[in-house]
Amino acid sequence: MSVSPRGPEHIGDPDRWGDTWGSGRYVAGGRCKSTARLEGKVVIITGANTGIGKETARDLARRGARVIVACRDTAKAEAAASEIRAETGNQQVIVKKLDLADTKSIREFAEQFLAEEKELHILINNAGVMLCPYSKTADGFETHLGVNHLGHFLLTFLLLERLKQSAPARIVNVSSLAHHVGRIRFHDLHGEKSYNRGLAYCHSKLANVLFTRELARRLQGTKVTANVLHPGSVHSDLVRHSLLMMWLWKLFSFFLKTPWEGAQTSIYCAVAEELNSVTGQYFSDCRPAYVSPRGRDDEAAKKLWSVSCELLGIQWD
Ligand SMILES: NC(=O)c1ccc[n+]([C@@H]2O[C@H](COP(=O)([O-])OP(=O)(O)OC[C@H]3O[C@@H](n4cnc5c(N)ncnc54)[C@H](OP(=O)(O)O)[C@@H]3O)[C@@H](O)[C@H]2O)c1
Repeated sequence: MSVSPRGPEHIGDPDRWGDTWGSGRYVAGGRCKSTARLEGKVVIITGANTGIGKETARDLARRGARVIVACRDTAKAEAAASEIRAETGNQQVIVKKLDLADTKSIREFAEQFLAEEKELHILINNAGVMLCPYSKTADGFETHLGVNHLGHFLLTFLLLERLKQSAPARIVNVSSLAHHVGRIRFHDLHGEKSYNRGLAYCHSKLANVLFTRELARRLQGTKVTANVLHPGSVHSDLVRHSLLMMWLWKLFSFFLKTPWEGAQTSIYCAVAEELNSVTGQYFSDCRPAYVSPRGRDDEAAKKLWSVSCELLGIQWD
């Protein structure tokens, strides 16, 4: 596979490398310059009560979208939503309960959404956990794999028909630069034989990249696009499970992006006009970025797809 040429002029070809690794605050920045309006558009953002998700919700609400804030803690989500409503004047910022660590909750969320909303134009799979001590979700999946990958995989499956009916529509998956270190360990997906919480996060973020690649391939011709991104290194609560990382994040906070800066690439992937027909790409700093060779492994992407379907008990052809 070709490693060059590079650069934003290659937007649209997922097999070309981009020209950035993705950065912290003072390396490259990256702002979404689109002024697109979203009146009449319906958006779901998972994990939008805080961090990057909240800033993404704030921006899309300002553009006039109906924003569904899908969160596990509805009290925290309501506080964020009422702040966004007050600041943007957009009253269509709505809180719904969604716990990605429980497939029952994901199914209930999707069922309620499909009953209440006629359209869905943008799905932003943003929520995530990092550095969790070994634990399992309600369905017995290792937590990083379960929340970061399988939860969003199931959510996307359940909402896909509504996205297709509402097309043009976009799916935006929030991954990480950490996917470069990840591997899909099919022989030990749930980390039962060996577990490292840092690597478990990286594996789940590689799963986000592979999921997007295969999803985009399957969605060719539907006017539903799927892209994936690294938001940069962002000062947020993501490192809350590690005292050491919390301390390091505080110490180096000056070099980290703010959540608003971190949200720019999500916003770009959700609204930028030049991405109308771009799919299957990986972005950072609002530009195409380097994807690891493992993130371009089509065989692994296909295998992960079928294993995910098996684990979730779904048929997604
Ligand atoms: N921060 C960075 O430097 C960085 C770098 C690369 C990639 N990312 C990615 O960016 C995304 C957003 O991260 P962030 O930095 O904004 O972190 P954050 O502030 O910790 O936000 C994570 C969000 O995910 C939610 N969440 C966690 N478990 C959930 C579950 N079981 N069900 C539903 N929601 C759940 C959290 O809800 P609660 O508030 O209830 O916990 C929170 O709203 C993540 O996918 C992360 O991997 C971040």
